Amino acid sequence: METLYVELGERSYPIHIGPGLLRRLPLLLAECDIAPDHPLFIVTDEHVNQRYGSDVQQFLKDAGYKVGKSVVPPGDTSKSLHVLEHLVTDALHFGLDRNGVVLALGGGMIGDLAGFLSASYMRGVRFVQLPTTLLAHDSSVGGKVAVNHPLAKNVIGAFHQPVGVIYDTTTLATLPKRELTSGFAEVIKHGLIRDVTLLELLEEKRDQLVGLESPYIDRAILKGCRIKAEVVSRDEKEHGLRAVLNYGHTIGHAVEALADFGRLTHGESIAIGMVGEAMIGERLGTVKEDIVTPTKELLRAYGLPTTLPPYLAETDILARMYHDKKNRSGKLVMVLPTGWGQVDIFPNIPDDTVLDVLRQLKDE
Ligand SMILES: NC(=O)c1ccc[n+]([C@@H]2O[C@H](COP(=O)([O-])OP(=O)(O)OC[C@H]3O[C@@H](n4cnc5c(N)ncnc54)[C@H](O)[C@@H]3O)[C@@H](O)[C@H]2O)c1
Ligand SMILES: O=C(O)C(=O)C[C@@H](O)[C@H](O)[C@H](O)COP(=O)(O)O
Ligand SMILES: [Zn+2]
Repeated sequence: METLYVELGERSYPIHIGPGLLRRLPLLLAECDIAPDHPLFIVTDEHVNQRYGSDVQQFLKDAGYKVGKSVVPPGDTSKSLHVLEHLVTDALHFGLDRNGVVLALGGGMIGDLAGFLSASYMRGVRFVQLPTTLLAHDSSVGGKVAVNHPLAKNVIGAFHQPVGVIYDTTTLATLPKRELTSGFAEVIKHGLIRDVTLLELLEEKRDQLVGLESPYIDRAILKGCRIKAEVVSRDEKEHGLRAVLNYGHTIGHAVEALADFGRLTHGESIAIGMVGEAMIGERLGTVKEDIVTPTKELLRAYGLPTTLPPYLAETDILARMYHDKKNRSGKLVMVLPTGWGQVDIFPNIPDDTVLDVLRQLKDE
């Protein structure tokens, strides 16, 4: 097991990464000051529950914990106020009080939803992230928790850090191929924003990485989590630097919302977004070298899309981009490349450049 830390003073927490950690959950929870006198409320989705729900519940019961569970339908449409209300009902019936702890067992959808439940339930209870997707190497770290609004991603949310992340990498073996592919988009993002050595690993060891071969996949996950932990430790509430983690997301979130939170996965949407934002960077001169070609090549090598689906209109995408949380004073703010493995934050992005790029992104 490898352990990294998100350093946030009294809210610092460990990220444990390794195989078989769900079996060791009671011990790892105890290390986070969660003893059996704290009731545990598991939130998971139907797919994850089918595979891991009963085992996790049993390990915890055997260790003397009182355990409740609520299971939601899979997919981003469950990241909603409607489903949140159901969870609150279940938590109340279970008797979850402020001494209790929410366990988010699943991918990023569950992490965000259960995290927002724990941020808002009785004005805040503790929660632990138990990620089960590759993408969740990103979503489980950093305390951005939220549900979606039909018009925009993650607009109803909070910053609420977990007290621990326990990432059992054995769970990745049961991920459907499309979801594994989707997760690589955020791994690639971490390379593109901050780490040329991660980009080299991704380029050179593709077959081993998609085959989930240890130690390559472990190294990629560790590098991604380390970048995330470092950025979050320096700028927890996105006053500046943290926005770099949002590379590809201005276009990506607009596309994801317009595709009804499901026709495209989060990873697929931000893959398209990273190509579009690289193109905008080249047009605006934030980067001198050709970033678009190697970005596309890398994303395609992992089976990710690099063009817009024909059913999305450029003008609709631009309109949705105006709901993005990075914007200031009614102007688009975007994260754009400044080199291979480097990005920066740029204000006042002109609409005509965005529309031109979106048109090109569709035609290619
Ligand atoms: N908070 C953050 O910082 C952050 C970062 C990135 C993404 N996100 C959010 O994360 C969400 C996407 O997360 P995701 O890609 O993990 O999707 P997801 O949680 O919807 O999981 C994808 C699919 O895989 C299934 N699944 C999960 N684990 C499995 C396993 N081990 N075996 C078999 N099936 C499994 C799920 O049931 C689901 O059908 C989006 O809502 C996105 O906005 C948040
Ligand atoms: O943690 C962050 O900060 C990120 O931007 C990570 C993103 O991968 C993630 O999708 C996040 O949920 C997006 O945040 P949002 O503020 O754009 O909703
Ligand atoms: Zn993301």
